[in-house]
Amino acid sequence: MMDGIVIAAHGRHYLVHVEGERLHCVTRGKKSDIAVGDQVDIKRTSPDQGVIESFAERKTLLYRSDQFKSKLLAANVTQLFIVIATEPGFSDDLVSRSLVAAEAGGIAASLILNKTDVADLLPKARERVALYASLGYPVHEVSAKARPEDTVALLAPMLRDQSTILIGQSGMGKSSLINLLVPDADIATREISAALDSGKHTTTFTRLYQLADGNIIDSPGFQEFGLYHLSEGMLERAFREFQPFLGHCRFYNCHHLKEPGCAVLEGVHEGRIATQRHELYQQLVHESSQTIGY
Ligand SMILES: Nc1nc2c(ncn2[C@@H]2O[C@H](COP(=O)(O)OP(=O)(O)OP(=O)(O)O)[C@@H](O)[C@H]2O)c(=O)[nH]1
Ligand SMILES: [Zn+2]
Repeated sequence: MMDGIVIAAHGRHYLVHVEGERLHCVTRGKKSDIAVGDQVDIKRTSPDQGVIESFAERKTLLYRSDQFKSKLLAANVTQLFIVIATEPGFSDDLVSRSLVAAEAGGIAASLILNKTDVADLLPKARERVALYASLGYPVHEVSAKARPEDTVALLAPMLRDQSTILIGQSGMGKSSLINLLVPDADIATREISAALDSGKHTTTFTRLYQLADGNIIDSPGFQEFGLYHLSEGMLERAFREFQPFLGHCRFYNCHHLKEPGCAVLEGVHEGRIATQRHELYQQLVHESSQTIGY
């Protein structure tokens, strides 16, 4: 048996980094409950192949879900960087959903505002990120293209001894940032695609890059971040700014939707909770009631 870490996943195929080598691994049976970042026990079955026998208890698990099933994003992540930019415009819905997923998973979250060199759009972007900063999420301004050295100087120390996942909509500059932070990232990516995708390069994978002292996980850009798996109780706690109001509603089992005497709704009314955040909460409560089969 050998210890390894899963560096890429594609269906039931996994690439596992084991003792300086990369093995193409499968799980036993039909199970596909292994995620990038998992620490696994491997049994080698050929020079470059193996079987995953078991995985270690996870410190954290990040996932998203739709009505029918959940999809593992990554295991053992310690921090989430949400990459946004001055242009193209970013989605508040996706930012907040990512923050909720991080809160629910016990993962620290920060926003990375890229393309600050696009000066005419910077004030507007700053205005929009102010909401998240006011909730206590760190916001870091960078320019991967115009100020690469400054960007590395700022971000590299934050990666030390962390397992950091970057997520972002397409076009925000996530790949540019990864290429700055991970030497030879593009070569590693090509090798991973070749190993897992028979060289077709058609699929985008979640993949993990090992740094000297930490990991970076790149997730494919996605347009939707379903959180159907989160219960109402998890949701109310995942919205940080609800905290001071929880326990002060007239009804102990208040859903904070339209109940009389709801302290959270009062908070929205007084402007202490942003309307867009409460609207997302409502939407997520709705999603959580729509699950089928789990
Ligand atoms: N002006 C400016 N452009 C940037 C910066 N960083 C990246 N870009 C550009 O933004 C575009 C998207 O960058 P990528 O790094 O490919 O973005 P991505 O988020 O990985 O996008 P996908 O590959 O579509 O997932 C490219 O044309 C980059 O050259 C920046 O700091 N400033
Ligand atoms: Zn309430």
